[in-house]
Amino acid sequence: MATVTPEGGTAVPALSLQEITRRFGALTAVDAVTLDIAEGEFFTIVGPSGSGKSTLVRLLAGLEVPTAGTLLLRGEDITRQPANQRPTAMVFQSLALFDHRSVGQNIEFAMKMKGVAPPARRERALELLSLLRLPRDYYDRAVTQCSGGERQRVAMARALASDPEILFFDEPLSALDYRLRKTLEVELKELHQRTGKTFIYITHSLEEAMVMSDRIAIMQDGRFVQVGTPQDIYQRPRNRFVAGFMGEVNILEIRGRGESARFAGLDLPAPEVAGAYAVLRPEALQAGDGGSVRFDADIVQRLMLGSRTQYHLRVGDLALIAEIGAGVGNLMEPGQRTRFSFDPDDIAWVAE
Ligand SMILES: Nc1ncnc2c1ncn2[C@@H]1O[C@H](COP(=O)(O)OP(=O)(O)OP(=O)(O)O)[C@@H](O)[C@H]1O
Repeated sequence: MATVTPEGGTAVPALSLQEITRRFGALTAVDAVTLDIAEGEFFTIVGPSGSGKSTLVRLLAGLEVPTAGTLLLRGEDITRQPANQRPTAMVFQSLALFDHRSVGQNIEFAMKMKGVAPPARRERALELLSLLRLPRDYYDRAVTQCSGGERQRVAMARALASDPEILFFDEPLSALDYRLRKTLEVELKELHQRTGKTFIYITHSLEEAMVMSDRIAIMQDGRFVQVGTPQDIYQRPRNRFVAGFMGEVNILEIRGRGESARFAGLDLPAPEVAGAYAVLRPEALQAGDGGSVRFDADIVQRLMLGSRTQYHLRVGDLALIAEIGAGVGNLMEPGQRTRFSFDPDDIAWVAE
């Protein structure tokens, strides 16, 4: 199956999922998922626990066989091909390194299985150490003497050692602390750029997905609710579920559809869709009269987030969150009644 590229040519997708389904008894864990993933794309599947992400990625990696549907790798049917015969590799959350072996031996494992000669294996392992920004002398180090972040880099080097066409990542950073996770997110994005390979990544964190991905799929109950670029998803969430996944956003139930909608006693422009929810990101709320929809709010709480300050507001019986960049205006005090405003263009209307 070919898709048209932006240059007007055609390209065979790296991976093409056609109605991929996996049932466990009465439960449909993955429900007829259809999608093309382009060569060299960083594609992330995001969803809450139990939405079917792990099952889907296991199906794509060949660790599980679909109940129905077809999987094509560069146009070739691999639906029933076992994992070890596919040109793919997987990095897991539980690192699955051999603890009694050195870093070098771990990285070389797949090459050894393929019968690559020791000097060539060593050379490639050293190359991979530098690609993953680990010192060369780590080659002889025991993996038990590596930190969590270093072990994760060794696991990535080991996955890359077999020179796979596609790399799958099953929540590889979720066991690491916040700062290390942030560092490795950037490193993974750079690794993707340096290798040019197709990365398929799963996580329950939309924030993590936003940093790294070319495209994101939001998964709920075995289906993709929305597939798009990080910007599409952030600016135009398709429904409340997706909007709620973006972390702290304001989701306002708008009473009265049709010609105009009411918000805290104010007229808003009519919703673009036949839906009844307006999603407003915290940074869309400004202190002062800058936006055309204006209201007075009581400041309930102020949280310093570093680059921005978050205010918890109350407008009648509505609770709202506003975020103002550090250095923009003066700090406002809890207990103060303050004028806020926003632009109707910043509303994303969602149904359901
Ligand atoms: N081998 C299995 N047998 C029966 N049910 C299964 C099996 N594997 C997964 N499931 C069920 O399929 C559904 C999807 O599970 P899956 O692990 O794919 O979700 P997930 O989104 O990866 O969740 P998490 O983020 O918690 O790992 C769940 O309801 C789970 O209980």
